[in-house]
This record gives sequence, C-alpha cells and structure tokens, in this order.
Amino acid sequence: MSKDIKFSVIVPSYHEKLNIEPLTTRLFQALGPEFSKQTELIYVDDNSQDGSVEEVQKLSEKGYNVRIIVRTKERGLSSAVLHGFKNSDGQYLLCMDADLQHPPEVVPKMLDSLVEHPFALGTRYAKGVEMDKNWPIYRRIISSGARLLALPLTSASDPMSGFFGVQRKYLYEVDPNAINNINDKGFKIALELLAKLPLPKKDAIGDVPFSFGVRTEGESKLSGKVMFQYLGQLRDLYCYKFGGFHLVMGSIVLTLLFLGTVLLYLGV
Ligand SMILES: Nc1nc2c(ncn2[C@@H]2O[C@H](COP(=O)(O)OP(=O)(O)O[C@H]3O[C@H](CO)[C@@H](O)[C@H](O)[C@@H]3O)[C@@H](O)[C@H]2O)c(=O)[nH]1
Repeated sequence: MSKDIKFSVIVPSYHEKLNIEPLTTRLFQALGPEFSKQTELIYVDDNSQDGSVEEVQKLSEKGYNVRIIVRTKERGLSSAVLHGFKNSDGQYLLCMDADLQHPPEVVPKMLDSLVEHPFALGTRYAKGVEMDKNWPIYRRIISSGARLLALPLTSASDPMSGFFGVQRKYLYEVDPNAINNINDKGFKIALELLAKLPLPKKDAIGDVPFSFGVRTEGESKLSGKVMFQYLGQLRDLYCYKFGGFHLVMGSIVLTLLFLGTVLLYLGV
C-alpha cells in the first residue's frame, strides 16, 4: 500500500482504447495538482486486445499515475470493479465508466462527497439534471423500470448508477464478512453494495447530481444477458433483504412485468 495515495479511481474497461487517453487526461486535469498527487487511476480490463494496455503505458510514461490490470480468466463489470477495489491503495474508492458518460470534471465533487459520506452517488435523478437528449428512449425506459424495481431495496436516488464511491472501511473493515456476500455478476454493483454493506442508517449517501452524456467512441456492453443477470440479482437481493416465499414470488412477478415492458418497447 502506498501511503501517499488517498483516492483510487477504478474504471472497468472492455474495448475502450479510444476513451482511455481523453478520460485519463481530463480526469487529472480536473483534479488539479494537489488532488492528483493523492490519486491513482486503475483500469481493470478483461483482455481487450485492442491496444488499451499500450495506451495506458504511454500515459503512465508521460507521468500520469495510471495503471491497467488485465484479467484473462474473468469477465464482467461488477467483478472488474471489485477486483479493482481489492487491488488499490486508496481509503476512498471511486468507480466510473470508461466511456466518458460520467464526466471526469465531476470527479472532484464526488471525492469531496466521499470524504464526507460512507457512499458517494453520482445521480441522474436530481432536480435540474437533464438527460442528454440523444440518450435512446429504450435506455431511459430500461433505466426507469430497473430503478423502480430496486425501490424496496434502497432509498438511494439512482442505485443503477455506475458512477459511485465507497469508503474502503465499509467494504473490508466495519464488517469483514460483508464483502463475501457481494454478488459479482452483472452490471449493478452500486445497488449490491448499497443493499448489503453495513452503511450507517443516517447520512450514508452523498448525492452528486450529474448529467449523463452519450457515448461517442466504442459500444455499450449492456446486453440481454446483463438484463437477465439483473433480474436474478434482484431476486437474490429481495430474498436477502426480506426473505420469505411471498416476497420472492412478488419479485418474480415484478421482474416478468418489467421484462415484458422492455421486450414490448424493443419490438421483440
Ligand atoms: N472489465 C470489464 N469492463 C466492462 C465489462 N463490460 C462493461 N465494462 C465496462 O464497464 C463500463 C460500462 O459499460 P457500458 O457497456 O458502457 O455500459 P452502459 O451501457 O453505458 O451502462 C452503464 O450505464 C448504466 C446506466 O444506465 C449503468 O447502470 C451501468 O452500470 C453502466 O455504468 C465501460 O467502461 C465498459 O468498458 C466487462 O465485461 N469487463
């Protein structure tokens, strides 16, 4: 562990070569000299073979505190994030996407919020925040439907967000067993952590409103399989939180309804 590093920014990445340079330079620019000295940036890549490794090496040689962890045996967004958390040095852990939909310029605000709260949440559902008009309608529907289904699990304003931070001690120290209960499948790692970590009842979450942009380089990896994984995750979380046969059945009905709506809108 390096004691100079206070903040670790973890970026799960898969086929993101074209986004690495702009994200890295914009992030350290936004952090400024003081914050930058205390921050490491870690890409967790699942063996993309697209030149991402060389891109990160170039930036590291230029003096940015950035590295890339390449996994060859595992795949998946949530598990990549957990892998990054485990292999980082900071007491304050931030997660963001590589595709610049999470503006690097908002990161200093996220880190400020994370120092004040156990959990910092980049939220798209706050007063005055506008969604980029180019964000496809079907993605809005999926996002709202997914959020609705998560309502009984957490009061967080945007548990579907991939832009969030958590203080390391809540992952590994407050309850050392908590991390073993975390499901590493799928995309919704923030929801999983919000529902299962031993966060305080009051003032646990610091919301940071941000405008969700559209991807300009590369492609989204959100697939039908990921949506199914979300439904499984929901079922497990409902069981974990409430237990009981009726709640499980209720969640299955809800998820089927959600799935039906998605398929309807996709015209499948
Ligand atoms: N290492 C690794 N990274 C992955 C994988 N799948 C996706 N990623 C990375 O995870 C980030 C998000 O993936 P996208 O494919 O860009 O997701 P999205 O469609 O933009 O969905 C995002 O926004 C949603 C909000 O609507 C979020 O809910 C979701 O978690 C994600 O952040 C990107 O940096 C992408 O490269 C994987 O299997 N392995």
